[in-house]
Amino acid sequence: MSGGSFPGSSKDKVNGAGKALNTHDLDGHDLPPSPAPSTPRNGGRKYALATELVYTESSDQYNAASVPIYQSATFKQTSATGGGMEYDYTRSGNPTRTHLERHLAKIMNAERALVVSSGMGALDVITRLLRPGDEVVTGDDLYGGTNRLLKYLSTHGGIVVHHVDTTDPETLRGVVNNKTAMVLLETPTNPLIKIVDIPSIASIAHAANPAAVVAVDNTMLSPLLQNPLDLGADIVYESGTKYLSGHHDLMAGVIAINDSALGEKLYFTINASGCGLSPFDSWLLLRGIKTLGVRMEKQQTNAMRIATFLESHGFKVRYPGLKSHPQYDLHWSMARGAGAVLSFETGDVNVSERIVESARLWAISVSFGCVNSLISMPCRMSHASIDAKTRAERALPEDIIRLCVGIEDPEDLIDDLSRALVQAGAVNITPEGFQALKINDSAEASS
Ligand SMILES: Cc1ncc(COP(=O)(O)O)c(C=O)c1O
Ligand SMILES: N[C@@H](CCSC[C@H](N)C(=O)O)C(=O)O
Repeated sequence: MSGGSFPGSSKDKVNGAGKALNTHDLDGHDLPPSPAPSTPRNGGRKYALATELVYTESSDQYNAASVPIYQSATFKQTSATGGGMEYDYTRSGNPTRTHLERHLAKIMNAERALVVSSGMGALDVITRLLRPGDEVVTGDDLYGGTNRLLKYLSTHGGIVVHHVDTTDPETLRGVVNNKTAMVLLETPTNPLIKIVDIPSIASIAHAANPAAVVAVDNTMLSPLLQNPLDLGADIVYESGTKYLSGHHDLMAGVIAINDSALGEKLYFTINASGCGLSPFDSWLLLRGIKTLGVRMEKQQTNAMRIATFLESHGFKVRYPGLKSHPQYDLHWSMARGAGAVLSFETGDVNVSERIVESARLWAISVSFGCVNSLISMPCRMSHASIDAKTRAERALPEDIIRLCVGIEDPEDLIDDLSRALVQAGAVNITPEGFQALKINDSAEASS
């Protein structure tokens, strides 16, 4: 900030014509007096989502095209009593973070959005709404880190956690009761790509306990493709590390809500525990969000190509863009796209391991949502924190391979995958092409 003008000070006032009152800074520059950048919702979205992703309204004093990074831990105050300042300390609030939060609230169709240091940080903030004795109902296919935090809360926090098949709302109906404080859902689930009926489950949960909070992890699809708040959820959260940022160059978590009292409770925890997103990472995330539309569009087109390729060669593929997905209709009743994460099975852990290690273009990495394509074995990597016995009880196939499709040329991706499948001995080669080994064939091949 220059010229000694502060957000919230009298110099911020705008005249009737909507133009800021002019003032001169200490260097004599004739500046509009409001340096605080913001993206006011102005009653909601004005444009289509793809436009809103790149469109921001900012009252930056220099009309900076890119929102400035307010890399400052503390803010000078006009009096010893605080002087009604909007910002005093970056843990409590920072203009770059505020701008990002308002931008996210707009694109997530939410009253308020909050940003924290990681997706797990977001879930940590949300689960601090719980009290000992509260019950949580959640899925039997969940990201490994989510499972780990819930397990910690059940062993150390007196929270009772029920893992059920959330693809069947009737199973959930049998478990929810007046002690159910939270229902925690992923859809599509990570890594089995199961679909969960958010509207049905939200109404069952709220009927059992009107105070129950339905929280949905929307990381797999991003706000571009699904809005859980519009489907009956009370809280939506995402790992901003994934599609929202898109380049694997930051960690972030996003929480969005429509209930202002709930928003205040969540903000209290963020300020009290100090997990708000840093100014620099807020700026990086803002930059990433601008390209979410083009990235996701290309990524899901590529993902459909890869899913069709694998299915046509006889592999069991899990992807909601394929008509063979058992919950295809349910998915498309809630979402505007299939996303770009898919998984497939080979029938043999050793074969799967060889495929993953034979790929060159597909990087062996955890995470997803980045512009480059990744391949992984969830049971050994992202979900290794779920013990083998629990993985078996929840029917998580040890041989499952997860593909997170990027924006590369799809022919290159298919060529690399084909070569890896052949090199790993995962397919029978015939004069017509190649076909996945049957599960029994591959068991023989590995014996
Ligand atoms: C579905 C899902 N939710 C949440 C997270 C946590 O996000 P972060 O890694 O940003 O903490 C991850 C992955 O890490 C994830 O896959
Ligand atoms: N070692 C990490 C693994 C992170 S997995 C990241 C991502 N959610 C994915 O599904 O790939 C951990 O233990 O959390």
